[in-house]
Amino acid sequence: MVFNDYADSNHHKSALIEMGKIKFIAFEGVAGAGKSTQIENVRNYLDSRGKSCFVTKAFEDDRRRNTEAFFNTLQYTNDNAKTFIFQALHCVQYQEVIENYNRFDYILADRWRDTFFAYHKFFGELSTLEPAILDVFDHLAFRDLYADLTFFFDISPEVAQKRYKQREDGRGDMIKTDDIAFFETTINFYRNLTKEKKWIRIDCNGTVEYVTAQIIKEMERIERDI
Ligand SMILES: Nc1ncnc2c1ncn2[C@@H]1O[C@H](COP(=O)(O)OP(=O)(O)OP(=O)(O)O)[C@@H](O)[C@H]1O
Ligand SMILES: Cc1cn([C@H]2C[C@H](O)[C@@H](COP(=O)(O)O)O2)c(=O)[nH]c1=O
Repeated sequence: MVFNDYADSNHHKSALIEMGKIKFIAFEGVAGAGKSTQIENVRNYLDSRGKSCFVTKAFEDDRRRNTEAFFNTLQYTNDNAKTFIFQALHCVQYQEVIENYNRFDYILADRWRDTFFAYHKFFGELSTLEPAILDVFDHLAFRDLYADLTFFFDISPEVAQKRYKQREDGRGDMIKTDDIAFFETTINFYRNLTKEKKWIRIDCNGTVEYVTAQIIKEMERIERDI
């Protein structure tokens, strides 16, 4: 059986993979790695095969704009305030996935529960506290819902930083773009997690088409295998 190779198997054995089907795919990786771009391409690919997709995004589009605006109106903020707000966004993500789970063939998540650890295990006040506190936050938001399959978008810190800087689309981004250490730390966290959880690594340094081809090849291979 192959299900342990793809699900977040340290915690969870995906019931769907046991039944021979992938339904819930998460896309994780540092800011600028290309997750949004690729999710759109995967959605088009599935659409062309007559499969419906529900896309859930932790922190994009209106949610991103409104969250940024909200931060700006607060006048005062600190790391914990930001954490609560991001986990509120993740609670919403959980809720919308639950509600749409049976209505679509696939759920595509632009970030899922490990994003919380990527951002809060090494940065901010939570990183200095008892690690179990992070688990509590994680479970409050995501309960027991794990992806069947997670793609890790691996990229060199310099390329991610360059793409992130280039995007300059007025999103009011919160990362200091001259801070290469942020990109390095986050990418290394994901690289270690990928080995531990046997996620699928995608090399995202190349062109959009090259990255899409890898993802589709892996999806087809895994669906053939299970
Ligand atoms: N393979 C690629 N080659 C060159 N540029 C790319 C590639 N993939 C994405 N980009 C560009 O890099 C920028 C970041 O891509 P995208 O928004 O998809 O990343 P992301 O991982 O979703 O980022 P974030 O987590 O910050 O939302 C965009 O301007 C996008 O057009
Ligand atoms: C989802 C999420 C985001 N953040 C913070 C960390 C960075 O400052 C930005 C980057 O978000 P992006 O989607 O990668 O561009 O948002 C956070 O602190 N916690 C989160 O869960």
